[in-house]
Amino acid sequence: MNRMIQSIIEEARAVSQEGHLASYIPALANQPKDQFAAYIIDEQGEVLKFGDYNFLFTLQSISKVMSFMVAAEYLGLHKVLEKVDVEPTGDPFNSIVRLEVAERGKPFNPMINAGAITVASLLPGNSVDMRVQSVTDFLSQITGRKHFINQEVYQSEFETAYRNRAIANYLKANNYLNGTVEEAVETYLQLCAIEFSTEDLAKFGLFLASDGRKASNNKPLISRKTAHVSKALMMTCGLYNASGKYAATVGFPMKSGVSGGVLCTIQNGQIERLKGRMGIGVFSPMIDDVGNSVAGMHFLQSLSEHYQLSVF
Ligand SMILES: NC(=O)CC[C@H](N)C(=O)O
Repeated sequence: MNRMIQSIIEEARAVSQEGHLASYIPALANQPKDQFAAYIIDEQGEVLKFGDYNFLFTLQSISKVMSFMVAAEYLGLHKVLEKVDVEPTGDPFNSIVRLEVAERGKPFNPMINAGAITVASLLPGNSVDMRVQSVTDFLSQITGRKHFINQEVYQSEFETAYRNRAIANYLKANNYLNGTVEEAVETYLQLCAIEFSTEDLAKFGLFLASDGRKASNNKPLISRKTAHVSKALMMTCGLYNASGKYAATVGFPMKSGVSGGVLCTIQNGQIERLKGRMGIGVFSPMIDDVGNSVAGMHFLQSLSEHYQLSVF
């Protein structure tokens, strides 16, 4: 247990009570409020781990960057970018407003719900199950284990997904969805309910830091270009309408989800005995009004400051 990082965690845990659970998805209101876990891995396979790093939570919006990679590899990046842009919005993740005012209703980026629902409809396969499996299979290649859908969280969100259905209907009306509205919504919501641990997130972060190569055999699973675009999207749009603030205060690509997880990728740095490319996974379920983990972001800010991890 590293003393420096432990004290950063204690400080972060103390502020977590300022947040709240994402109870707009009823099942997420049952998450363990006090939980804090973090896992850091470097390219040599050295790790630092804190708390219950094997605890499983649902990816929620973190899945958006993963499904984007699968769609980009399957269809070609340029084809996906015909359907979704790479511009930050500064709006909440579930905002509808720009779908009507922006030209032709094209979603601004794949990290907001409109973009992610579009991407979900472009995944390989001709059924919801096949599309979801294309993403879970991809994830398994990186984490080395099987990933399942949390059915309770999925059902709970499915029954209350009024806004996401509204967004999907707008997208369909403007010809951005492949297949039916319901298929796109179901696929998107199942992807959000994939279970992951902080250890899995850290491995995924390292995979991105390695430009899409597997740590075990250095084999590329996605193109460098897709990896670069994904990291740029995380940096500019990964933390919803707080992305600019955290680019300034943390300064490396991150993607958060409303269940309280944060995926981080570090191109080059040193954290105690870990060095070079790194991946970090953090989980703490109390979130702020924007949708980011309060303790998780506090932890990452202090870690970045102390170990000078910002790319800027
Ligand atoms: N920001 C998030 O993590 C949101 C994901 C969630 N499934 C939703 O669509 O509302």
